[in-house]
Amino acid sequence: MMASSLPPPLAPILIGISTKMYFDLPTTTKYISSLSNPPSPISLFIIPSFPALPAAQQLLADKNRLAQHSQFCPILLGAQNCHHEDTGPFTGEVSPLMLKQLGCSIVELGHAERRASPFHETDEMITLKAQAAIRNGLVPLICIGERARSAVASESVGVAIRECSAQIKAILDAVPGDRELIFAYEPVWAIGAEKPALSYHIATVVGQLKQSVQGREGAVRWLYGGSAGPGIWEDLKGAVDGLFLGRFAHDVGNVEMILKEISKAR
Ligand SMILES: O=C[C@H](O)COP(=O)(O)O
Repeated sequence: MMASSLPPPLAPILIGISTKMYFDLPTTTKYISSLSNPPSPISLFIIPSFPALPAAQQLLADKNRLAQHSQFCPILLGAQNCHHEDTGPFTGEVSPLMLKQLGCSIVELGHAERRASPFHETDEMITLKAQAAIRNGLVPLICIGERARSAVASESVGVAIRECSAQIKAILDAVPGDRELIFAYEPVWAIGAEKPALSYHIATVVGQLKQSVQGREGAVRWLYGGSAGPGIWEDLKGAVDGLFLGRFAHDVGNVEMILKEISKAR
């Protein structure tokens, strides 16, 4: 089954929030209600748990209608995963076709928590899901990142580039070159930590990875995730196109601070 529509265009700067499985349903709806539409040129997207998607879609439709014809951008909806088939005998799985029908623009794939035990998602599985996302008019947001921080500081960038390059290559080899992709660079050791990776590490790794998509027709966006919060945008000085936020976005005040930081830096 093919979905014909293309995803809506994304603004040059992307700020994403995944609530993972932290929030229950009332907390998710309260949280989404408290988010403000971001100023241009920022696309803010929220990725709640699957059961919250219909309520989130309704809340965002109302917010986005009010923001129409203003300098504020819509808040987009995403999902945390999908199956690689659109329909079929896959009990307990979620169809990318239904995610599109529910108003999602983005689907997150291959998060470190899904590459790890007990899900053990491989690059092959993530690639099939990325193809399914694109087939259904969703932008795949593929999480990449090295598993461990190298014990030898001088080797940490090389280790990261080696592991991430393999994850990226699997996707680039399999999806049409003219479709938009988002890669979220999330060193596994920086997820759920006290502090993000050092800006130097992020900027050097992402700078190097960008070379692997040079000349690709479809836009590729690079986000940083892993204990990201206020302050990091300024430190990264344009090394990435956006941030993928987890726990530090639970306080909406932090999201507002990051949006202000971005506006100030422009
Ligand atoms: O999906 C988001 C990332 O895994 C970051 O999560 P975190 O900021 O809570 O470490």
